[in-house]
Amino acid sequence: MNNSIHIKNLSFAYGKDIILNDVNMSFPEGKLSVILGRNGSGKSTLFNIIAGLEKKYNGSVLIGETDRRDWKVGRANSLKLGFLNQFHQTTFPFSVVDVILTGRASFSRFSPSKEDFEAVEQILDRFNLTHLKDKPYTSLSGGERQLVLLCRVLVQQPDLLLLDEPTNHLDLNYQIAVLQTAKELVKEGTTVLCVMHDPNMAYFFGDQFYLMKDNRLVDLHGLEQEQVRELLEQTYQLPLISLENQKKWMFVPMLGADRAFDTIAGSAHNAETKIEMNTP
Ligand SMILES: Nc1ncnc2c1ncn2[C@@H]1O[C@H](COP(=O)(O)OP(=O)(O)OP(=O)(O)O)[C@@H](O)[C@H]1O
Repeated sequence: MNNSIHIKNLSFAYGKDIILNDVNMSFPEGKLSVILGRNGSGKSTLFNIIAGLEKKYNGSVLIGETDRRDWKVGRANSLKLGFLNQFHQTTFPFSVVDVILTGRASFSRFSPSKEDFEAVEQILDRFNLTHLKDKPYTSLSGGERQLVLLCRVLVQQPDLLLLDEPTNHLDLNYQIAVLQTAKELVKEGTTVLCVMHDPNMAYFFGDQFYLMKDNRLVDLHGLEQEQVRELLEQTYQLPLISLENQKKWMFVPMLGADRAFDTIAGSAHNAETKIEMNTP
């Protein structure tokens, strides 16, 4: 089954607040597509719509050729969608193993088998988290919780994976481990959509890049690095310097810029000059 995503004339509002305004975009199958954008720009709303959690939208979302609204969850041959969203609250102290096992519910129909337990052990081992397995989820640190939730999504073996800020709370080692895992899944054929805040991590690991801006999604594919830098500067209201790291694009804030906003307003973008000026 085709697991590309096609968004057509998608609009969504909370009351009078327009969040998404006639968004048209396709996310290719078997790629890691990264969505950047300011806080509150509508990225999670878009994910909630794709995941089927938000239904009051205009326009259509197609997964493969099937409209999201016609998609029946739980059919034996249906596509599996994994969604790591930003907020997960629980007050009940389930053990880590039990939290991850809930990700296998569609396999086990709530009666976990030996394979389900093995899958949980494997994913814990993959992230060196076995020592946490019997701990109550509520006693974990923020980063440990994030990793457990990620394990819970990955253990579903999704065909389509939505990751909303998967590196939240994670140290650098785990940020890389999580994004490398996403890349490995892509190699195995999973379609991954990932909201990220760090453009450098995005360009290091992503295949396709999009920017949520002015209630629309901008496809950054085909733009030159300097065009992307300008768009990011406008979006984040920060002067940036374009660099390369191992042939991947980087965008670094121009620090020492008490004149940060002046620099953008005056559109003076000679990075070399600015670096010299800021060197003691
Ligand atoms: N349930 C809700 N009711 C009303 N407004 C909401 C609701 N959920 C989100 N919003 C608003 O919709 C806008 C988009 O929110 P959304 O969570 O999609 O942004 P985001 O791009 O994911 O932000 P962030 O990067 O901070 O996670 C925000 O202004 C937010 O305040």
